[in-house]
Amino acid sequence: MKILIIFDSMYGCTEKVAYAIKDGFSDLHQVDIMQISHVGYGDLANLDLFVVGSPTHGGRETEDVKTFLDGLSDHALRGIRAAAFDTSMAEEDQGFFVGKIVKWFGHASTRIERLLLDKGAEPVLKESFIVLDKEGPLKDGELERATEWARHLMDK
Ligand SMILES: Cc1cc2nc3c(=O)[nH]c(=O)nc-3n(C[C@H](O)[C@H](O)[C@H](O)COP(=O)(O)O)c2cc1C
Repeated sequence: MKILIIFDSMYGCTEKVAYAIKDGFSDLHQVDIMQISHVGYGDLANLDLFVVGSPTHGGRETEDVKTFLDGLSDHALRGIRAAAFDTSMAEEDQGFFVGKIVKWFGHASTRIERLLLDKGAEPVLKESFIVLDKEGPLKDGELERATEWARHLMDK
């Protein structure tokens, strides 16, 4: 299978998750991983699985991720399975007010999932990985969970 993982990352946490996801795919697959600013639409040719990750900023994906996905033609992902992931802060790890705001805004992966579906990808799975604060670190065990999630993506 040909797999492409693309990600954006401001402080490095989403990048770490992206590489942990890559570790979950067997060497039998061709897996490419790219920072969003280096991805071109030609990199999506003949893909079997497209994985897109972003930090959550105000409940959304970053502008670069949005611009890239918006720029795909309408059926660009038809017949391609996809997965969306983000890094976010968990309500229960934050104080009352930040926790409520984080919950209210929601997760970038929900919006990325919608964008991928809109471009014809199916099925689309999504997951959030938890950071303890704005600049990280990732919560203990999240990288292992990301690797495990990648294995699960191949079964669905
Ligand atoms: C401008 C900005 C807005 C953010 N908004 C949210 C948010 O709405 N919800 C949330 O859970 N985390 C939010 N965060 C925290 C990010 O989730 C966190 O910075 C990110 O997961 C770290 O990933 P990175 O190291 O890949 O940049 C925000 C961070 C920044 C810088």
